[in-house]
Amino acid sequence: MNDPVANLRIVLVGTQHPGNIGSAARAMKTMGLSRLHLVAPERFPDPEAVALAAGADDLLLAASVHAGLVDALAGCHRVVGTSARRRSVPLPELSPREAAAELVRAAAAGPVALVFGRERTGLENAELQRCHATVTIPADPAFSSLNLAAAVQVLAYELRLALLEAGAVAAPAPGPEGGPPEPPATAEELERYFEHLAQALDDIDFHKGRSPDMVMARLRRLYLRAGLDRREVRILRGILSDAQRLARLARGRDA
Ligand SMILES: C[S@@+](CC[C@H](N)C(=O)[O-])C[C@H]1O[C@@H](n2cnc3c(N)ncnc32)[C@H](O)[C@@H]1O
Repeated sequence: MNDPVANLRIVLVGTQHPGNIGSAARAMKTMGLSRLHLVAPERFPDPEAVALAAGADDLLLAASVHAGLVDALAGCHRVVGTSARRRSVPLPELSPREAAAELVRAAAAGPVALVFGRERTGLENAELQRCHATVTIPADPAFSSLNLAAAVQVLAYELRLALLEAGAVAAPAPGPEGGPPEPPATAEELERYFEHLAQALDDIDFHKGRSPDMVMARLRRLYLRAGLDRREVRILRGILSDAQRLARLARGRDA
């Protein structure tokens, strides 16, 4: 199966707190990952896992539970182990970004795994020796051990970025402000805007007998600095038209 997302396994080894399994499932789901593998969890299934999954319980239901790491890695042709500290096992050490890029690349060809260790003791050396490389999140060296689910979140995010970069998942749809950029306003459009602005300031009696030239020069400089696009000019002209209409109404009432 060559769906890179389906080929990405998150493997949690010997997890002690079921809440961490739930939080890890939630972390995975927010990043579009779904394949959770559990190796000898101390308590699973467990209501605490469901509670902390907060809606990602479908991942818990679908999770594969294995007696040993070898079973969880069956079929995987690339395995990266995570560690909060440098280990004596001589393996290539990757940054989170490198590890994610490598796993996503390899996932195009078949199953791959990112392996997380126990809360108290991490992965054993024998388990790390089943990995092609290790990855350490470059946290503060004085306090480098993240909570297990937090580490899953950070690395799942890196996997998400790598999947987006590879075009393996769709980029988020543009929001209401998205879409193609509006072209910049032309010099003619800006001139018509400045004429409209001068007229509107007159209509609302902004100048009160003073010379409008200085104010207009400053306002020109302000608007030119903003680099307005066409839509912004249309909005500003709409505001001016409304101000002029209200000024006319007010004059009508006063007359
Ligand atoms: C609380 S940590 C285990 C700490 C353990 N004392 C150790 O030194 O490995 C639990 C798991 O979270 C992951 N983890 C925590 N901090 C990490 C970091 N800075 N980089 C990579 N993984 C980390 C690893 O999978 C680790 O086995």
